[in-house]
Amino acid sequence: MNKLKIAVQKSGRLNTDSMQLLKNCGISIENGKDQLKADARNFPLEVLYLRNGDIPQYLRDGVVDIAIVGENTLIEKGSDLPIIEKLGFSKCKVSIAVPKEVSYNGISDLRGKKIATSYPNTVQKYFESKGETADIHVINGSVEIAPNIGLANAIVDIVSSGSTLFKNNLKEVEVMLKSEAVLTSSPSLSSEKQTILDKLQFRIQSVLKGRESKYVLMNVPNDKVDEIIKTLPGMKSPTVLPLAEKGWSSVHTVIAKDRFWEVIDELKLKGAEGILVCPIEKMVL
Ligand SMILES: Nc1ncnc2c1ncn2[C@@H]1O[C@H](COP(=O)(O)OP(=O)(O)OP(=O)(O)O)[C@@H](O)[C@H]1O
Ligand SMILES: O=P(O)(O)OC[C@H]1O[C@H](OP(=O)(O)OP(=O)(O)O)[C@H](O)[C@@H]1O
Ligand SMILES: [Mg+2]
Repeated sequence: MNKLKIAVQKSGRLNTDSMQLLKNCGISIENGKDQLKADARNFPLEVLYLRNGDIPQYLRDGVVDIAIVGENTLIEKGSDLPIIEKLGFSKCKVSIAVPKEVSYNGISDLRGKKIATSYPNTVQKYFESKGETADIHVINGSVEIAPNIGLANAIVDIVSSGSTLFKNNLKEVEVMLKSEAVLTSSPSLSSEKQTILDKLQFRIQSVLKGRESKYVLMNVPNDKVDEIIKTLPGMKSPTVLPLAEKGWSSVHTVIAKDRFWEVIDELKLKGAEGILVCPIEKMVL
């Protein structure tokens, strides 16, 4: 049977979470250390471990069918490739930074100034969209050191916690884009491979939806059940089961993570007790 070939970063920021996502999708991969290729045991998938920055070209060449890459890499090198699914990990920004002591009032301050970056296309497009041109100096790593060694006046690089900027005496002055890991694919897939991708995507969506929510169980006095149910934002109507102790019920529901604490506080106020919160492995809707 035809297998879908997926590119995953060989090592680096995306590798662990990408492999964990496949695992959570129930796909088990025979992983010999230092292997560049591995087959899935129970799904028609072959994993190729590649450099993140090389993946857009491999997709275009048809060497791989789909991939997990940083969205910023797609913007830089693969703007012709589709984002099939945003995956919610490796979140970061691509930002302009200048030395702390330099005043910055807008992008026009960088006119005639040198900008060091590993993302020349992204920088060029951004400057063009603002009616400016950029004097770009491409470097492939340790970009943040460039202003300190007199190589550039400003940089454009990835910012997450901001600690690399801080250590290099730089400040973020403009966020050019926000990025997270995404699932992308080659521009054309055979219908057989598309069918496998649809199956994989369905599993990924179930895992991601599960991560967004918690399963909550609580004990509620029977006379408070109606009021508690009104508070709950669950998928459908909550489950209500009688407890062995007379006059009490167990109420089960699903709560979105971002509304979680707000709802829990209200439930406690309204008389819920013994609240249990469980992770959801998958949510199939
Ligand atoms: N500090 C960070 N915090 C969160 N996400 C990040 C961070 N740095 C990078 N990323 C994301 O992870 C992706 C991979 O980054 P990483 O530094 O591991 O590899 P790379 O140098 O871009 O690629 P290659 O595999 O080609 O060496 C980036 O494209 C970005 O989307
Ligand atoms: O805002 P922060 O949390 O400090 O993260 C930003 C840093 O992380 C990335 O480098 P990485 O650690 O991946 O090293 P690399 O240069 O080897 O890619 C990126 O290139 C920045 O330098
Ligand atoms: Mg990096």
